[in-house]
Amino acid sequence: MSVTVRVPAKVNVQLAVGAARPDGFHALANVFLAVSLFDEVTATPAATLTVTCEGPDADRVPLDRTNLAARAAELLAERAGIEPAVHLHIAKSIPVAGGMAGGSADGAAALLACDALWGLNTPRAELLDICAVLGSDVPFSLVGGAALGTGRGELLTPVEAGAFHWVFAVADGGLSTPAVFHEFDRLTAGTAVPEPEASPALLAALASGDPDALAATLANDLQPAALSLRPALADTLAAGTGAGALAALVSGSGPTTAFLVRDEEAAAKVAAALEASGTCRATRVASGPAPGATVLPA
Ligand SMILES: C[C@](O)(CO)[C@H](O)COP(=O)(O)OP(=O)(O)OC[C@H]1O[C@@H](n2ccc(N)nc2=O)[C@H](O)[C@@H]1O
Ligand SMILES: Nc1ncnc2c1ncn2[C@@H]1O[C@H](COP(=O)(O)OP(=O)(O)OP(=O)(O)O)[C@@H](O)[C@H]1O
Repeated sequence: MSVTVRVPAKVNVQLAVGAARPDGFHALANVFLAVSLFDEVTATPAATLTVTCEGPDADRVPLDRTNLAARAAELLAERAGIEPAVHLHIAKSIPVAGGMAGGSADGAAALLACDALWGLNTPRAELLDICAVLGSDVPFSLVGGAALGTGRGELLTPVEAGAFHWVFAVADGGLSTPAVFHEFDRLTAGTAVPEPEASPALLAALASGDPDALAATLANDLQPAALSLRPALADTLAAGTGAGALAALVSGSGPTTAFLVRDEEAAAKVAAALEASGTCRATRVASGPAPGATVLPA
């Protein structure tokens, strides 16, 4: 018997970043939108905890205990007082180290898959606590849809969202999330960093489903830091807006870039132009909100 869980990537439609806290994390007002790029994690009984991964970027995914899927299985087993006797197979479609919470997604998916495989029926609130231990983005991967994350991003309040179409441009290589936050600190040193707050105009635009309104309010405070570490991303952003995207921004800590488009037709046009521009490695078309981690029927 095995259990497979499907889990979405995310884009941050607003990422407001405050000053570094004493614990090193930054206070955030993080408006997450889950989008229809999915990883699948399959949990199968095994003698010991093992991880395998397939997909175009599989060689960049660690297969040891640092994999967030493995850590999720260990934490859940420890809590239940059992051995993590499971094989986890990751079918990876979400860009690796791309700012789309791919590792976080696998952590949330493995947690849900092991909970079902081991028949634990762990209460949702406890699963969310384990997610928060795994990483700031992990609770949202479990929940999906659209949500405001406060604290370091782990404290979630669901928000309303209409349907939106996106194109994502995958960059060569990844960006380290801590390195991007450090660059944010360097760029903002000596300035008063305001308390992060969700924008009422952005939340209204998200709820309305109006892509023009959302395009006017998208904001990512990590974008200058990501561009500072990877200046060529400016060319990708310009190529997408030049091709008719309503708005362009870096996804989370990058280096994936996200392009909001009016409809599927515009998505195909912008994706083709981005591919022809030579400013990215590949493109992906998706829409959101997408559901959070879900057990697939056997
Ligand atoms: C950039 C985002 O993806 C936006 O959703 C997240 O804030 C990052 O979430 P994540 O990858 O789950 O991050 P974590 O695994 O919790 O933290 C990794 C590292 O990112 C930095 N970090 C992360 C979250 C946060 N609120 N402040 C931070 O400064 C810290 O250096 C931390 O050591
Ligand atoms: N299951 C996993 N899939 C991908 N990377 C993983 C996984 N588990 C651990 N990692 C490690 O985490 C690093 C960041 O990968 P990930 O794909 O989660 O980045 P990200 O999408 O930028 O994250 P975020 O958007 O949450 O900041 C990788 O370089 C890899 O070393």
